[in-house]
Amino acid sequence: MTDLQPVVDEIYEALKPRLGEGRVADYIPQLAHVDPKKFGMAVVDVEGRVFRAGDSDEPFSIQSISKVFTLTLALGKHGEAIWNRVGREPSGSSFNSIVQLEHEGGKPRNPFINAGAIAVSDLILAGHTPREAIGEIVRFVRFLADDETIAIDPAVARSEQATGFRNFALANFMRSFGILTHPVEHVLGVYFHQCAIAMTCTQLARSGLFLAAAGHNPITGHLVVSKQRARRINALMLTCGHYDGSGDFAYRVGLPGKSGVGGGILAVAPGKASVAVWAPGLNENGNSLVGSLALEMLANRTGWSVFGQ
Ligand SMILES: NC(=O)CC[C@H](N)C(=O)O
Repeated sequence: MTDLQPVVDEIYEALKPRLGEGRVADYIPQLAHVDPKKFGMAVVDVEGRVFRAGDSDEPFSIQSISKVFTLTLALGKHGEAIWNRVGREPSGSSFNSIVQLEHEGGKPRNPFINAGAIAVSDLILAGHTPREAIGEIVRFVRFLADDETIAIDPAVARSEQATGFRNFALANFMRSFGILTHPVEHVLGVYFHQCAIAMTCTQLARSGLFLAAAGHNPITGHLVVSKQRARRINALMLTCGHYDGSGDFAYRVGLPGKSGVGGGILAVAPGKASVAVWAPGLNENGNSLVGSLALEMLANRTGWSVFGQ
């Protein structure tokens, strides 16, 4: 495969004048402290080569990107039965919306909106204490990235716990429908901690490599999921990974992707590479503004869009 370092360098140079655009998420107070001008990018190809630019080795809060890892874990534990508790359709609503739950039996539309990820946290909790479930998630992410240093930022977890009123509302609402089966405080304890995992772009790109390489990690040789499961997770990322901005992301970038309000995006080019970008300013849908531009430029330059060159 080609040397992508010149492409990554060029994207960073081109975007320098735009760093700081968008709005840093401040509804989680701890995230509001992040420098809005940060920018990192890491591409790991299926041969294990890494190309990076900017602050690619500075950890940031992965937030909703964790939903890819918890979905993978829940599928591993419960298989297709998870779809009794969460759907797999785009919501067309914001990431923290409650509206559809009332009409749809408390069942969230997909695992990548907050309600859906909270339902998935409940599934991971089955038979465990919250502490064990959180430990299992962190160990899984370390295994995917092949990096034992990955950890939770406790200040971010506390910040969410103290201010996550909307998530408490979603969880209580779902509990009333029987979609959650554990105490709401336990489920949200798991959810807030998974969102507070801190990772660098390089670690994140490595952890997504199994989705680009038909379910196995070509660096470690570990089989993570079957080919079919990798393909299906990619399909969900493409259709639901950017909330009510998923159509726009597919149009502009054309890759399965998952964003987080920390300003990170994990994108997958099947058969080619896993890519992570980080720029804290968000667009109106809560997706990284400059990060999306970086991926759009990368897709244009490489022809990696799943919809064709
Ligand atoms: N879109 C996101 O990244 C949201 C995750 C965040 N922890 C929340 O629950 O609000």
